[in-house]
Amino acid sequence: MQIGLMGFGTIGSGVYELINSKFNDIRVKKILVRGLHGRSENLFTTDKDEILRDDDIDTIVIAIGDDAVSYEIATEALKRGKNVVSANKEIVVNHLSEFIKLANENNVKFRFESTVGAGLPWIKTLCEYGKINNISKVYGNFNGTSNFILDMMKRDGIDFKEALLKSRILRYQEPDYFDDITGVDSRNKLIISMMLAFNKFVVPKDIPTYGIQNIRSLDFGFFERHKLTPKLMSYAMIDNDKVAAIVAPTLYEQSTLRANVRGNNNMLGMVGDVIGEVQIIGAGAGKYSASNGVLLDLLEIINGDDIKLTLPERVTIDETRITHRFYFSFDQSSYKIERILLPYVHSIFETQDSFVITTRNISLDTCIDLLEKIEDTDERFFFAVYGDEEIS
Ligand SMILES: NC(=O)c1ccc[n+]([C@@H]2O[C@H](COP(=O)([O-])OP(=O)(O)OC[C@H]3O[C@@H](n4cnc5c(N)ncnc54)[C@H](O)[C@@H]3O)[C@@H](O)[C@H]2O)c1
Ligand SMILES: N[C@@H](CCO)C(=O)O
Repeated sequence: MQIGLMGFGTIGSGVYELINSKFNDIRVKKILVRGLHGRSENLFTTDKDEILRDDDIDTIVIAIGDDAVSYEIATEALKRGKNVVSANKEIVVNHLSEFIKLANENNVKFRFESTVGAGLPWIKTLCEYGKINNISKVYGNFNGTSNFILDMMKRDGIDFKEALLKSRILRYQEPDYFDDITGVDSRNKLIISMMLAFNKFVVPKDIPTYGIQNIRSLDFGFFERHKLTPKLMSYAMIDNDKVAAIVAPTLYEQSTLRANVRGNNNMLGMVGDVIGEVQIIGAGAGKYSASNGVLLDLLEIINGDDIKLTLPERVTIDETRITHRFYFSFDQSSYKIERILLPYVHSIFETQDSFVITTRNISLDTCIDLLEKIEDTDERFFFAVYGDEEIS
């Protein structure tokens, strides 16, 4: 196998290292970089077309965060009869059907194992188990960076900014870290999982998505007193062809397994009608975990394993069937938020200069209406699904 490696950042350099140290039958022939900076022109180039035109290269690995260029590379490579392995998630979310068609027409493979759970065998598991099971639910703390930040804040008592910086140094973050902390990256991974598990596609903006960017140390004071642990979770379920989904911080009782998924680990879960519940836990972000995911794809292509990808059907979302309790924290000066939530209150807690309101059981639909009204007030708040019973 001869590889054209697009990108030489965290993942690109990790893939290069792994191939050279472990695989004699795979060769990286050329690497795309933004600037040569003294590197050898025998191996590096700034011209993606030089790689795409090279007939010796049979497989392209995409490890750049630039979505437009990644899309161009993927389509062009597939049309030229090259296999494509993408670490870029956005292009999978937005163009999977097109890539599947192009790959089938040109008798090559399009693979993307590292896009969810980095090196964990998640995509493969969903595809294989989906042949035997009707999968009714997928869920997980899909983002290693936010899990790491929440874990550091809880266990080491450091503040959000410091934990964010540490996750950057450890290279867990997306090229744009806002995608990690606002839930966008989790949503992308949920959408990819839904396409494989349910064969349904929901447009990203339709999935209610809340992140951890507004969490504060005072929230951790509340969690500690109530023996709760926050995790940024994604959930999707399907019942009679109706799909519900949400990405939101969720508060689990400290003793539960989900509360104890540490550091940059992901816990990825699915429920199938034959197998029941399956969970996979392991490093979900970082140079070597993601490179491991890319290598899984390359080996699968070399071995000719056949994962059959089918074209997902576009559907709208129906959130009426989910009911739960929810958590809101905001400054005491944010009286507009308090007024909006008052009819739904289960408990109110007052701390030094802030309020925590937990709601009674309400439908997710109602909660989303409340959130939209609260967002209109332009006031800062933190929102979470409250309580350790699973959303279902
Ligand atoms: N970091 C992770 O743990 C992880 C895991 C799975 C998937 N991914 C995905 O892999 C991709 C790469 O992530 P990363 O962490 O390696 O990012 P990175 O920022 O470390 O590296 C990206 C590299 O691509 C280069 N690049 C960007 N646009 C380019 C262009 N047009 N031409 C040439 N080079 C270009 C950048 O200069 C940089 O060196 C992203 O799409 C990310 O979402 C990352
Ligand atoms: N930034 C991503 C990388 C893995 O996709 C995360 O933290 O999960």
